[in-house]
Amino acid sequence: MTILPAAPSRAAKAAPSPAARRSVSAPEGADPAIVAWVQSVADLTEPARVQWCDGTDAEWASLVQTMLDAGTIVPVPKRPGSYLARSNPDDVARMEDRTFICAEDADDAGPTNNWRDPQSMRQVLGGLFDGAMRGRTMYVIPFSMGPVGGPISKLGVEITDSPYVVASMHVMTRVGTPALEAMRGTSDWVPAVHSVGAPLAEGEADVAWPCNPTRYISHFPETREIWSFGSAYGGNALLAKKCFALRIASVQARDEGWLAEHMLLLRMTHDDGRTLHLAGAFPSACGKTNLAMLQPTIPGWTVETLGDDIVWMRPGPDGRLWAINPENGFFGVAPGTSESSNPTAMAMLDKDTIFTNVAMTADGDVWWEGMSKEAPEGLIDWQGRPHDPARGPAAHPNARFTVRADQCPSIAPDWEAPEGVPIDAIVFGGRRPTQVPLVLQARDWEHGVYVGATISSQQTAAAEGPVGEIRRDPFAMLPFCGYNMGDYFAHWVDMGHRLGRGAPKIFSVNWFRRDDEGGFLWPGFGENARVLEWIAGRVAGTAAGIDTAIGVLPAEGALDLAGLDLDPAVVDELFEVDAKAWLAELVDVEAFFGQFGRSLPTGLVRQLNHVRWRLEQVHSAVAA
Ligand SMILES: Nc1nc2c(ncn2[C@@H]2O[C@H](COP(=O)(O)OP(=O)(O)OP(=O)(O)O)[C@@H](O)[C@H]2O)c(=O)[nH]1
Ligand SMILES: O=C([O-])CC(=O)C(=O)O
Ligand SMILES: [Mn+2]
Repeated sequence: MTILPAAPSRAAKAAPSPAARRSVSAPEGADPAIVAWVQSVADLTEPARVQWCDGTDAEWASLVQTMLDAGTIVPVPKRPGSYLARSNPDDVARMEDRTFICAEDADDAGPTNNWRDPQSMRQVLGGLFDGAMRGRTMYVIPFSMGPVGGPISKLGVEITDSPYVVASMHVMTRVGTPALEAMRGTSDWVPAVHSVGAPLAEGEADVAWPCNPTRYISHFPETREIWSFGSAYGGNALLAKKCFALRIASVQARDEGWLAEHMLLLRMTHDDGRTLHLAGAFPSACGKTNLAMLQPTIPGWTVETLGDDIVWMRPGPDGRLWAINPENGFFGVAPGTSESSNPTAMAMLDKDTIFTNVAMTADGDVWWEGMSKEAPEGLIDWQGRPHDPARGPAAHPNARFTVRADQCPSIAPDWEAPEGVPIDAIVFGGRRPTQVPLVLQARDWEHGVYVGATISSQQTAAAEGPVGEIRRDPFAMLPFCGYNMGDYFAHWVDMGHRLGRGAPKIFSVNWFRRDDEGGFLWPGFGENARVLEWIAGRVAGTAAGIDTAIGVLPAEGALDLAGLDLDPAVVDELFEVDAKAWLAELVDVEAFFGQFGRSLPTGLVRQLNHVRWRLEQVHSAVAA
């Protein structure tokens, strides 16, 4: 029976045998512990070749050639340096039911994660990875999350047999020799192994998108390891992203006193000098990228993008929370992106972009639902067939673009500042067609943690599963927290105590409230700047609010709605607090909290009881 090799020696003293060093032919100066670990993975997976990635343009060019030859990508003639990848139709999104947290103690994974015993998982994976890379190239990708050497940054090495993953990692992380050199003599790097699980027999022809119907996306929080098998898609395979930067990093953050979050990061400034640094957590496909690239419709304001998916935050010497975006690019949702919804993203995608599962036009451009009102004639759908609307959309609903951050026209000039930016406001949001108001402010930090812990949202195509169903997605981290979510809530409560007066203010937003015909009540996108302006005003102490049972709402006239031409009834609806509906929701919140048992911080119970008491007052007043 094969089991996985042990986690790499963290002491960097495991000098490999001379034979081993020859066999994986590591670059000069690679840390011996890394070389020994790479050797152990090569011994297990038996690749035909091993290639250490240096992150250069020459390497990029050769990856592109390899993928063109294999049919994994085709050029997009209308956009220089751009390519379209069509995945296997069965490999199109994150798979939450195949994602595992293998902590020694099931309690450490908590009730919201799929727990597996690490020993038995090592056995299962050992069998799957045994010979899994036969006939393929094993790529070794040293990478840094955050600028190499930065005080909030972290290092890792991903091993993969997918050139698509290597190319995507080139865009999404800082790959190459500087990262490898930074790992010399330190044990603080995360080992991550990925295989598409499709070994090639001698002379066997490859397919365009190799993958395996058996899938495991496995995390070992104690040893900080990631092993992913079978899928080549996004968050299942680019292991630096969800697997490391959220699941493993959240565990590191708990142990080291910081926060690893599923958030966008932006700065909004006014000509008169007002500035707001904001981090926002919305579940997958609920508007982070769009908000991060927003073009304000109200005069005087500018938004600069700092990040669109992941934020790492640490208390700084000044007692404030300092944040970086650890990524190097954007892996964004294509459908819905258009000149009217997100002109910044459209400009960013003009060149040097990898598109996955979008449609192609007859004249060699990409297309997706929402890019234009009418689908152009002669479309080829995401599976490479002539588009037939009877078979579904032309682009897959989770079609994505992969593009470097520095290609974004609104990227902040200091987006790579190693120390990050000081956070003024944290925003939580979800997709709620009813009940949840456009914006509210939490009364204090603990109430804010309650607001984050009780986010719920309609499910989207970003993960396999029923689209549209409402589920609780605390902090937009339900699929991404690497440990017991009850302990995670407690970590957030503690962070507030530690930050005290330096703590950011906390808000919730909902752009997705709908009318009876199913249309959105709020215009959204660039108009969301109006909400951010109110948030900036609350942080500065200049904008008026009214305290309600569920939090502080904008006072009459405090939110600038000039020129929007909204029906007053619509405005009322956007801010209505339906006590009966909220009381019903609290039953669900209580049941959700109940599963955490003793790990649920008492502060959240206190908040729940307070909100319920306030709602009961309103309700009995209305009833009387
Ligand atoms: N109605 C409305 N839709 C929006 C708004 N912002 C974003 N969307 C839509 O929501 C979908 C997803 O938006 P994104 O910004 O890509 O979501 P995300 O949170 O970055 O998604 P992930 O990359 O999966 O984490 C797109 O179809 C957008 O058009 C908004 O303000 N109003
Ligand atoms: O990780 C992915 O595949 C895409 C993503 O950003 C998300 O789902 O939040
Ligand atoms: Mn995301």
